[in-house]
Amino acid sequence: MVDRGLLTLEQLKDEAAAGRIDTVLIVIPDMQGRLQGKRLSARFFLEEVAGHGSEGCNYLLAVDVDMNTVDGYAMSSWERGYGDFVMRPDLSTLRRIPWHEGTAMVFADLEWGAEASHGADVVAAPRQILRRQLDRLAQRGWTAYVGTELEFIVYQESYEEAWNRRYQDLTPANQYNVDYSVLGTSRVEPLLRRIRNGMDGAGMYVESAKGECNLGQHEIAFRYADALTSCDNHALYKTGAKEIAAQAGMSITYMAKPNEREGNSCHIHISLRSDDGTPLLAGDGPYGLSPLGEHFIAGQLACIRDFTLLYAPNINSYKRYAPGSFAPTAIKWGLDNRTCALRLVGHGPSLRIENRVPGGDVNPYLAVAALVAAGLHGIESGLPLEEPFTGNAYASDAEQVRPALREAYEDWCKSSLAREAFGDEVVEHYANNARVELDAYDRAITDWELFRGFERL
Ligand SMILES: NC(=O)CC[C@H](N)C(=O)O
Repeated sequence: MVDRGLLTLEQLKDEAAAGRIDTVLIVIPDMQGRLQGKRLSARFFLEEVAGHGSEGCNYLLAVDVDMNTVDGYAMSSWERGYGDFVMRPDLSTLRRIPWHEGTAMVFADLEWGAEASHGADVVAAPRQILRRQLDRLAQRGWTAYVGTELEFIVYQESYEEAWNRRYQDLTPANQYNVDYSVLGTSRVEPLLRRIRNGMDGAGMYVESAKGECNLGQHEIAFRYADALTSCDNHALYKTGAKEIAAQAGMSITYMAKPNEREGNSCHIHISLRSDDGTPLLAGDGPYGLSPLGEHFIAGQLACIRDFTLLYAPNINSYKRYAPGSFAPTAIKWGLDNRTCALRLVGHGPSLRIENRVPGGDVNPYLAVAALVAAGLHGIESGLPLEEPFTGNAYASDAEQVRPALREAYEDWCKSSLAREAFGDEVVEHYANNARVELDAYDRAITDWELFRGFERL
């Protein structure tokens, strides 16, 4: 069998005994979908952590992107003493990390460690939020299959150089549009190949890579998998690609809209299967859909505004939704129509719905949890499906994708659908996250304001 990078505990023991692995990263995805955690010695991991877990400060789910402690979180605060939670390794995710010497990695689930609530799930943790929605599917004997498609832009400068230049005047890895260009992508191939092969060696199934429209923009595609595996892979790939770029003295951004050209998307494909592998969205109805498939898509449309905060979590996410940019503006579904927010693709067993709203800055665990909750809402309510949109949805008078984080935040706060699907604690937690971001933005004086006003106003 080909070694795809995943490791059993036994294999890790052998690798550690032979001196080939000496370090194990234990990681959790945070509110932004970033990996946070610790580097453990392989010995300590094998002797203690694999069986008992490791601790991390519970502020990891209550800080802003800059790791500032901020107010407003019920589960974590100065008043509560910023104690620990337990990172419980999910050993099915144990794998090699080939771009770091002698290193393996394992994802962890979060539990409370304090006596009173020992072993209870940390319900606001992204991996736990997704697991809860997947459990709702499992109760029906269903599994969600997901593929995420991340675009990114490569720059010749290192991250440090980019920071020192305040992200101005950077050199994109391509100086012209390299969408599908073999010549253009060949110029960046030394880096892209390292990333693809690195991910393959970490147990992921790389399908392909292609150039995109913005200068230096590329996309690497991975094979779909069950929802949790795809989200773990997404989080690992995103961190790993940045690490490999940094090793090459370059930088990569997944920001939704790093400049005024095309943004970075993260289209998410989703389908359902029953326990015996039968595809559930496909059927003999119109457009190759089953009645369940119709309800599933109707649920996506019905919930898109309520759940936009989980698809587009940052101030910058909303700048992507520009007409004619291949990022959606119209809340419509269509048959292989890239101008709509939802695009039906594939046939028979491969039939799936693509949500084009998320950008490269999305937290995949939260977005996929939202897709599942939206589909279940459509199914449980038996929602009828409107006709697919044909033509140019940019030119339609359809309901529009939310224009800014504030509107998405307001929709989220007042959404009874969100409270039913995720519970009050999760709704409050991510509302606070959005509030913190909005407040920080409102305080910031931007370059745009200075250039507009310093001399001329
Ligand atoms: N491949 C594409 O369809 C381009 C997507 C576009 N870059 C976006 O931000 O949505």
